[in-house]
Amino acid sequence: MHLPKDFLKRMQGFMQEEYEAFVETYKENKVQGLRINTLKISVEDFLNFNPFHLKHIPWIEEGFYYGTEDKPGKHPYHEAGLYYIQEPSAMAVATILDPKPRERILDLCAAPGGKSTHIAARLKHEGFLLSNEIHPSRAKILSQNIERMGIKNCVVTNESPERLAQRFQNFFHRILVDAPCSGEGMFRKDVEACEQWSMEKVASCARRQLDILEQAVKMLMPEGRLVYSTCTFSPEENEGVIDQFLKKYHEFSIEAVEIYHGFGGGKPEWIKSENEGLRKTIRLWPHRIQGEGHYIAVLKKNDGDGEYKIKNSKKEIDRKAIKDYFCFAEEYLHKIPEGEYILFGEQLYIMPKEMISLEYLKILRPGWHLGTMKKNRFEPSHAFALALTEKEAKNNICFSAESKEILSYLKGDPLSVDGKKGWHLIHVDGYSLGWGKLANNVLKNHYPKGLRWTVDSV
Ligand SMILES: C[S@@+](CC[C@H](N)C(=O)[O-])C[C@H]1O[C@@H](n2cnc3c(N)ncnc32)[C@H](O)[C@@H]1O
Repeated sequence: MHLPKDFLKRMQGFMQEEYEAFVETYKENKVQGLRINTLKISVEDFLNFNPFHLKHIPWIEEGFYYGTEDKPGKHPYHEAGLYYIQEPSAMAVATILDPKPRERILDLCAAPGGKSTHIAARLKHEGFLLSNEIHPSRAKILSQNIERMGIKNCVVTNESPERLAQRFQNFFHRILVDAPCSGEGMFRKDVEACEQWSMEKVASCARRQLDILEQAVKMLMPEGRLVYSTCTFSPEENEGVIDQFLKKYHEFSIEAVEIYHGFGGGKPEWIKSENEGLRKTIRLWPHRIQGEGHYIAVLKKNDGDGEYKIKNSKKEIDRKAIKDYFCFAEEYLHKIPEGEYILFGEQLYIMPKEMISLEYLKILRPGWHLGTMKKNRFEPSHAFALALTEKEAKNNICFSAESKEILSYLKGDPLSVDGKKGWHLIHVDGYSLGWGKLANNVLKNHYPKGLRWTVDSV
């Protein structure tokens, strides 16, 4: 691979005796990882029937390297949201953010959703995650990943940090700014980042990163935790941004957190800063660990302008308007889901109770999507299926991952199945995958058209 000459020269200057080991890593293949989605399955249960060649990633309990011969992105378990394919170093970030159930969390630069889906797993459906992405097409992918992973308490927005900051002052317990960056740490994975690299790009990224952090500050509660991360080595975008930030926001300090022993510390000398606290920030190096390059800083807000008072201006839904949904839920579920029901046109959702009203925001997903209120009937959604378990549904049909039926289901074909007329939750080895509607022993396939497997995807 052709690494930019100026980049190499700079890295040599920074790394000195470690430089040789560092450049050697570019001759090696990138490492690949998957993170088990503990919202749907425990690590232990997954390992009991895992079909891949997995090796544990030492800094993350639910993270594993998979073999070069494995194709986890093309397996029914992927479609059932049992894991998320994620670069191993990136898995450290949500662990360090350390979200706790019942907290309000913002992931400000969230697409495609690696860290958001990890945060949601840590929240265990309790509390509230706002996943935001500024670019519309990337926000759609984020929203699909939130759905696939069976997340119920997440709102997906497509907003700028400035507009969000106008609505959520002092609101969040923890905020992640996984900032857009020059991507030096991903050159093995992302050829485009390598081709587009320049010192101008580094400088413009650093300016944008500081702008984004300045908006994040407004949305964080006093005593809240702000985690800043990049996948680049350039000190201007890492220690440099944090140094400038701390000079402006005196109420923030760098927190030291417990980390895996193979990670390194920040380098204040690379930006000629006297702030020794920058050593408490974290650098992940590809020649020291099996993972790509990353930088993580944990910041604590020590005081602030007071706590957010939640003004609940949301309107109660008229339950009569969704009576067909309640008929569906009574007929097909053992227990009707609780929460704040909202209608977005004819789409029915349960919105996380901590979410403020939806006005003036570009929202892609206002919570757990349950389905569509059609004329005199309710049609359940894919997101509804993916967040339900076998125990919650009255009618279940389960196929094994190896069966020809599961392939037919994922391709969208109808299936011959004996059983009761009506809606059935379809599972792969006990984990929900979608809906089917049975009549006269023929299962009409409700696996979404856009997700169906084609001959090429098998
Ligand atoms: C490093 S990526 C995020 C990766 C994501 N956190 C994950 O784990 O999957 C940075 C994201 O920031 C978005 N972004 C770009 N410019 C932005 C801006 N000015 N404000 C906020 N986000 C921005 C990019 O579109 C990109 O999706």
